[in-house]
Amino acid sequence: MSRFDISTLEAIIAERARSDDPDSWTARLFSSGMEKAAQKLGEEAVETVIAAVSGDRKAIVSESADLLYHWLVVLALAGIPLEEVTAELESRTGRSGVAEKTARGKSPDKRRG
Ligand SMILES: N=c1c2ncn([C@@H]3O[C@H](COP(=O)(O)OP(=O)(O)OP(=O)(O)O)[C@@H](O)[C@H]3O)c2ncn1[C@@H]1O[C@H](COP(=O)(O)O)[C@@H](O)[C@H]1O
Repeated sequence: MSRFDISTLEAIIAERARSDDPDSWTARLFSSGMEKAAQKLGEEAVETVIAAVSGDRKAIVSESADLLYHWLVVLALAGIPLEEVTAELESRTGRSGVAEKTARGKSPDKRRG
C-alpha cells in the first residue's frame, strides 16, 4: 500500500509555493492567484466526472490525483489548513447523510435533490 499521504502533498505545495521556481507549476499557480487556481480545480473536476461517466478506471485515478492536487492548492491560497477540512469530516462521522439532509428540511429522494 502507498505510504504517500495527502498531508505530505499539502507540505510539498506550501514549500513549492514559496520557492519562486519558474519551473514549478505550484509557484506559477500561486502567482496567478485564486481565480486561475479555482478555474483549474473546476477543469480537473469536470475531467474526473467525464472519466467516471465513461468508466475509464485508469483515467479516474489520474484525474482524481490532478483534482486533489489542485484542490489543495486552492485550500492553501484560501489560507485553510487541510486539518480544518478533516476536522469538519470528522464532525460528520456517525451522522447519516440522508438524516442530515432531512434535518435541513430537504427531501432525501435523490431524484428531487
Ligand atoms: N501533484 C502534482 C500535480 N498534479 C498535476 N499537476 C500539474 O498540473 C498541470 C495541469 O495543467 P493542465 O490541465 O493544463 O495540463 P494537462 O493535464 O497536461 O492538460 P490536459 O490536456 O489534460 O487538459 C500539469 O502541468 C501537471 O503537471 C501537478 N503539479 C505538481 N504536483 C505535485 O507538486 C509537486 C511540486 O510540483 P512543482 O510545483 O511543479 O515543482 C510535484 O512534485 C507533485 O508532487
